[in-house]
Amino acid sequence: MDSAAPRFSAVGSGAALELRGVTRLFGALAALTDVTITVRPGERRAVLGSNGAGKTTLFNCVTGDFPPSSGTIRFFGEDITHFPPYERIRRGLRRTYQISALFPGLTVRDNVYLACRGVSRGRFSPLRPGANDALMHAAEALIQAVHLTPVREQLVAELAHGQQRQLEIALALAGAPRFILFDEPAAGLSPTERRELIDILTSLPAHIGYIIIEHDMDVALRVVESVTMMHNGRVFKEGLPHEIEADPEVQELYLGAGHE
Ligand SMILES: Nc1ncnc2c1ncn2[C@@H]1O[C@H](COP(=O)(O)OP(=O)(O)OP(=O)(O)O)[C@@H](O)[C@H]1O
Repeated sequence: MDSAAPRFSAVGSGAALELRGVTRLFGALAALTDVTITVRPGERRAVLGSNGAGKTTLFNCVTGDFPPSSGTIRFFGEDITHFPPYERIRRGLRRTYQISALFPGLTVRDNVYLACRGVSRGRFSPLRPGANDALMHAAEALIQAVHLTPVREQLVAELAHGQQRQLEIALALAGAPRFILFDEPAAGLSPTERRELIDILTSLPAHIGYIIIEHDMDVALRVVESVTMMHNGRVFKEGLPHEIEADPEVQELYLGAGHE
C-alpha cells in the first residue's frame, strides 16, 4: 500500500498492539520464544512463516485463548496479558478463525445481526427486530462492506465458500473493532474470490488495524504495509512487503519451500 505513511499519521502514533518478550511453552516445546512485535493504530501487518512457525500460537496469546508463559501483551497501552478473551473483545479486539464459526441454518442477515447484538451492551426485546432497529442498520452496513447485500436473505449453508469467508469478516467487524486478527482468510478461495477479499480488506476503515496470517503471498503482500516473518517460534525478519519479498534468506526459507 503506497499511502501507508500519511494514513498512519492520521490515526495516531502510540502502539495498537505491543508484544514484549512473549514466550509460549507446550511442555518442553517452545511454540513462541521471546517474540517482540509492535503494531501501530491502523497498521496492517502480515505474519508469515512455514508450518509450525508459531503464527497461530501468536494469535491465541493475543486473543487470550491461552496465556503466554512469559512476556507482556499491551492493547492500546493497556496490559491485557492476563485478561480473559471477552475483556479483549470489549476493548475492540476481534479474530477470525480458519474453521468457520457461522450459523449455517440462519440467513446472512441474521448471522450479522446476532454478531452485532452479541457485542452490544444494550438491553433487547425478545421480539424479532424491525427494519428501523439500530443494530439491524449496523448489520446491513456490515453486509454491504463485505459485498454480500445481494445474498443477505440467503441461508449461510447455501452460500459459496468465498461468500462464507466474507461473512466471517462481517462478523469480525461487528461492534466497532479497533484491531482484527485474520487467520488465513484466503484459504480455499478461487482467484475471483481472492480479488474480492483483497478489495474488502483494503477498503476497511483506516482506523482498523489488523494482522493477517496468510499463506497466499499474492493476497498477503497486497493488503498490508508491513511484514513479520517467523521461524521456529521466533521473529526472523521484519520489513516492508517488497523488502521481505526480495530478501534472499526469506526466499530460501519460505518462498522456495512450496509457498507461492
Ligand atoms: N495446543 C498445543 N499443544 C501442543 N503443541 C502445540 C499446541 N499448539 C501449537 N503447538 C505446537 O507449537 C508449534 C507452533 O504451532 P502453530 O500452530 O502456532 O504454528 P503455525 O505457524 O500457526 O503453523 P500452521 O501454518 O501449520 O498453522 C508447533 O510445533 C505446534 O505443534
